Amino acid sequence: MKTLDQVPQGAEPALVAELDRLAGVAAELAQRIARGGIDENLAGAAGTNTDGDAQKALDVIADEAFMAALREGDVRHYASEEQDTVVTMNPEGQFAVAIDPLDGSSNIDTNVSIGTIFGIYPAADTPDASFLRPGRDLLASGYAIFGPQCALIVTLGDGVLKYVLDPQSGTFRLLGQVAEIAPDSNEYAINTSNYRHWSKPIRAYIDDRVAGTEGPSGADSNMRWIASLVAETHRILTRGGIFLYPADGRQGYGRGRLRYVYECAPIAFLIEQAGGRATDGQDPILDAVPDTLHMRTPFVFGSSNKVARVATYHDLPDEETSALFGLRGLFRA
Ligand SMILES: O=P(O)(O)OC[C@H]1O[C@](O)(COP(=O)(O)O)[C@@H](O)[C@@H]1O
Ligand SMILES: [Mg+2]
Ligand SMILES: [Mg+2]
Repeated sequence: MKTLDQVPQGAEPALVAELDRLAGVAAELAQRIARGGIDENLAGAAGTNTDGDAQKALDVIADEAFMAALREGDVRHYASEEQDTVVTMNPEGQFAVAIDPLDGSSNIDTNVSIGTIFGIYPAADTPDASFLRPGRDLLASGYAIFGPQCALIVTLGDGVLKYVLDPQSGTFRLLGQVAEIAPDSNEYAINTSNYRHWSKPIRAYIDDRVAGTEGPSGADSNMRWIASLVAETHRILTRGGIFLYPADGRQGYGRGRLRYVYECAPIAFLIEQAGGRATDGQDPILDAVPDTLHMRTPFVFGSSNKVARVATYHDLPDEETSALFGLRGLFRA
């Protein structure tokens, strides 16, 4: 071990070795990001990925850095947002790594938190079998967040651990277990500029949150939208809340924006390990089976009671989701 100062208790050494490799790249990226604009323009255009997203220089730099480091290890299959298809590395490797090398790319040049999301599965015989499976099969998942401080949040299926990068030594110091996410919170995160494109249940849910003490929830709310999934996850792990990226009516958004294999499943695994809930609006994300590598899914996660409440809006009769909040015969939150 080079970069993590302590091994998670009871963890399998081979798995910890891969976590350490990921941590090593995250520590290097943190340094490079901190010098952004001095030596290189990390936000410069660098092409288009398979999903049609414009790639920034840092998307490509991060992908290449993780690929190079993981090639040295026990990884058979590598699935990245930035690669059209699965990359086969060590044919004998026992792990399959799914990765969003750089999450929140629209924030690279705004000095707002960005990150890396990863999930580690036991490798299967074929690339498809390694990744087109329920998130519940994950052995480990986590993210690095590059913000005012660089932190690494990891689960190996037994609670969630928090490491913070010590910039002096370049090692991640274990701070301990992350506390359980509060089941209730008054903060929600959603990109409300898409309001007119949402389904009726999502509109009704947000209408009721906006109505505050004058609506059926009987409580005022606060809203946040950072446009970095890692940063929203970090806030929710720290103080609770709910995140929604639902399906909407825009072209290409019929299943929302976020990708199952390397964004939603790893985050959902972490969130459940921290006592929260993660769904597609109705059903648990971790039980879904993706049919393609870059499949999108609607994604709702965070404080368990709040996430459960969103599902109930999908069961309301049409008249209720069409009604103004004052007319909705809803339960109080
Ligand atoms: O710009 P929008 O539509 O609000 O989307 C923001 C979402 O897109 C993302 O940036 C997508 O991730 P990438 O940057 O890895 O493509 C999420 O981090 C974030 O939650
Ligand atoms: Mg992303
Ligand atoms: Mg990305």
